[in-house]
Amino acid sequence: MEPEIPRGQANLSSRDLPDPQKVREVQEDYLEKKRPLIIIGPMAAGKSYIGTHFARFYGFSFVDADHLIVEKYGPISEIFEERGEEFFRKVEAEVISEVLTSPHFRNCVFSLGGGAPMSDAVARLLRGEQVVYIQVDAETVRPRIEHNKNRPLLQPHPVQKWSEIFEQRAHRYEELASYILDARGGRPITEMAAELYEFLQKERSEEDINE
Ligand SMILES: Nc1ncnc2c1ncn2[C@@H]1O[C@H](COP(=O)(O)OP(=O)(O)O)[C@@H](O)[C@H]1O
Ligand SMILES: O=C(O)C1=C[C@@H](OP(=O)(O)O)[C@@H](O)[C@H](O)C1
Ligand SMILES: [Mg+2]
Repeated sequence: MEPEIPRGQANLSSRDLPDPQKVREVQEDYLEKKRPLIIIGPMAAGKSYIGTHFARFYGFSFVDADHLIVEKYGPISEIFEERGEEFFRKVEAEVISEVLTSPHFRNCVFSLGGGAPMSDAVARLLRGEQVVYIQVDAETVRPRIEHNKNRPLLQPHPVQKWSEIFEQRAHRYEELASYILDARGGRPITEMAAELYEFLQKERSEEDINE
């Protein structure tokens, strides 16, 4: 079983990634330009859900790190089962690095898996980027995870495991966040998307002023 990546909405794929050599050649140029909006937060916070809808509402491309991993390596639960978490973290860091160093993806919305920012290599890539932390609590995610077997790290007691893992990760999410989006209680997507867009407009107009 797969995590709930809204696949139909992910309109960029790993097949779209350009040749790494070409990436290096244009890297200096594009680093000056607009960057992806990166979405982080705990499992089932709604990173993929909010990212997909936000991108669709406001005309951005959407990329999901888990989706890219599944495309390249197959179902996440099978990767964990057959090759272990360490391998998963390695490929996760690779796909994130590919997206963040590709000019092709520079103005997209990019949702990460909940554990990605815990890798120091990934955290380094995220520092200085526009990072939105989707903040939720156990009560918000409870109905989304309690009968769901798609996230290997939450088994066999999803709510208890979620809370333990969240406690270990909350500090890193806060540290990396340029904006914290309160998604507690499963707020309506239109309201959250509008709030996020306002943040982005402000950030980007400040960037333009400073250019
Ligand atoms: N604000 C929300 N309102 C309604 N459903 C939501 C909301 N946020 C998330 N969901 C649902 O919760 C589940 C988990 O969301 P998902 O985006 O996959 O989380 P994440 O990517 O953070 O793990 C999905 O079924 C999604 O549709
Ligand atoms: O938090 C984690 O360690 C994980 C989160 C998952 O993504 P979501 O946060 O989108 O569920 C997925 O990457 C994998 O199951 C591991
Ligand atoms: Mg997700």
